[in-house]
Amino acid sequence: MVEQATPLPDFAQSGESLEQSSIAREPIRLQAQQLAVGHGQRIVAQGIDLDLGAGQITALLGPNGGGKTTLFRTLLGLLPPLAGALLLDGLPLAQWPRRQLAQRMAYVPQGQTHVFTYTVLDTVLMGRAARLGPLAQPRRQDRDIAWQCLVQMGIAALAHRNQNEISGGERQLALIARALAQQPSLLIMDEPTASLDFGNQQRVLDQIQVLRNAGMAIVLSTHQPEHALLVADQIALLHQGRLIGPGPAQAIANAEELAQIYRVSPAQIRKRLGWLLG
Ligand SMILES: Nc1ncnc2c1ncn2[C@@H]1O[C@H](COP(=O)(O)OP(=O)(O)OP(=O)(O)O)[C@@H](O)[C@H]1O
Repeated sequence: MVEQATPLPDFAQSGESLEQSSIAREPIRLQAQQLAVGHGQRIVAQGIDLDLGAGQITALLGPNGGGKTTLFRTLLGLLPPLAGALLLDGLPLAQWPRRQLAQRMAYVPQGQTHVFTYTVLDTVLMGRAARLGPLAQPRRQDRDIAWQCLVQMGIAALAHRNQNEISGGERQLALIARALAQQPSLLIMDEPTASLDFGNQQRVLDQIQVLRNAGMAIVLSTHQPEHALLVADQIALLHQGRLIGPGPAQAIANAEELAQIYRVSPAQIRKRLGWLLG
């Protein structure tokens, strides 16, 4: 059966985009000082220094199991630091109320399915929870913002579909829309382009730059160094328990370093990425 087009609310048809919308982003600064991250007593990476601020895209590269997700979950306050300091706007992260953290930072996790069956629109509306009172229902404005985020990610037609009955790539776009609906100042994205087709990869990379230009701080991980080289203002490599960088993209992600972390030759890196390596 051919699917019926989903009717859009008026504003969605107006073509207004997120950066033109009323979404306000306060400046933000997240600093890690000699941070150690890990699980239980097991340290995955240590000695990490980071200074993440508004209007900046930071890309994190590293091999499978290198600790990228562990670092992200620590930066978000979901895992406790095992050593060092983590400061949000100068105040230890642990001292921030959970709700205020959710208003400042949003997370796009690696693609996941859920036990509960929500529509795509309801999933995106959940991003508004941090902005509502404890028992408050979403208001018209919250629905408008959720729709706007769906339009921005090009998935408004999926709004009423069950999020467990859409493709992995579509679900990935829905997770990004949910994070945008949170109106964060800092957006942490764990492999945001994984499982997306070429066009959607490009659209997500474009959106990331639009958000950066609108003043958001963005940190993303990727297994595609070319994506980092295309959009990042700074790159960091997480390898063997240490963070190299962040620093200027082409200085950090050079053929020799990339060859080491991915266990290939510099010539293989140059063959694939030469035009981007500078
Ligand atoms: N919940 C957990 N409990 C204990 N160890 C974990 C847990 N999650 C991950 N690890 C371990 O921590 C290390 C880092 O894993 P992490 O998921 O942070 O790596 P990653 O760089 O995000 O990997 P990938 O690129 O494959 O997604 C790995 O050795 C992994 O086995």
